Amino acid sequence: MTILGRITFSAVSLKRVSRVSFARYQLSFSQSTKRSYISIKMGSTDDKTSMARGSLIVLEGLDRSGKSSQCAKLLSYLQSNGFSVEAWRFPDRTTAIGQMISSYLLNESQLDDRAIHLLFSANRWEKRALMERKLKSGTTLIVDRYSYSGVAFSAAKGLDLQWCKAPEEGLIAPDLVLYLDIPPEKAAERGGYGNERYEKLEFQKKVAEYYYALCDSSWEVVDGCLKMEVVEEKLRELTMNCILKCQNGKPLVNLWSGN
Ligand SMILES: Nc1ncnc2c1ncn2[C@@H]1O[C@H](COP(=O)(O)OP(=O)(O)OP(=O)(O)O)[C@@H](O)[C@H]1O
Ligand SMILES: Cc1cn([C@H]2C[C@H](O)[C@@H](COP(=O)(O)O)O2)c(=O)[nH]c1=O
Repeated sequence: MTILGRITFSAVSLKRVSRVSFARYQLSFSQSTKRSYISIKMGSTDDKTSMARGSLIVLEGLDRSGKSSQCAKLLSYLQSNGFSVEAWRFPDRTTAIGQMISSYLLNESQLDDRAIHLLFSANRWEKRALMERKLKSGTTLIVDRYSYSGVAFSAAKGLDLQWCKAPEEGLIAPDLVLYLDIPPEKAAERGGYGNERYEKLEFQKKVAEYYYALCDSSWEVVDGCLKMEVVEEKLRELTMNCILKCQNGKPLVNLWSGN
């Protein structure tokens, strides 16, 4: 048996949980001083009826919108509630491709706009197989930036939007994109702004326009100017709903195959 995680429930969420198929899951109930939990266990990978999986949850937003802070908070919340969860980020600067990207972002090297776009995409492709294995084995991934950053930042340089999307096709589509919405001027006031290549106000304004053009049904737009704790609470709720749907067998699909 694989323990997928525990769900904090209220009277409302319990209704949803009660629809979980008992053929596929074992549910067990426990109570702590403040909260009640349902532990959901999934059959082994040999069990062909088992479709429960982890969720792919992506945080997106302008530079300094609060993504990394919120990823860390979400990770520790899910871990402390017993979920199998990992935090990822793109670019993943630990790989050989990631190091080329990092040197470009730090203005230590120069690259053609299309070449760096394809490197960012390749950096996601080199993690795709691992991502699929993790999700199918029940691990939820909280990912700091993904293909939406790839397209929004390159399109803001003037590259064609469809051209930018093409190399992303076939990557796994996120189950939920949490977009932290913040006016570029406000982001520029936050600490650490200006250290890397793209942290320039006029450029970030264009990036914001392309982000809005990419918004689809997987997106939830959250006001990134709210207090950190308020943002945190909103993200928790959206994340828990998403995790439940994936545990209920929501299929994995690929990004942008249809448009
Ligand atoms: N809701 C908030 N209100 C005020 N300050 C915030 C809020 N969220 C984050 N910050 C602060 O803004 C700064 C940037 O936050 P963070 O590093 O999480 O953003 P980011 O989106 O990951 O940035 P980048 O994309 O540039 O890596 C940090 O100093 C952080 O403490
Ligand atoms: C994934 C990705 C990112 N970018 C840009 C966005 C940011 O300006 C940097 C990454 O900075 P972080 O502090 O490590 O988040 O790179 C991009 O242009 N294309 C991409 O695919």
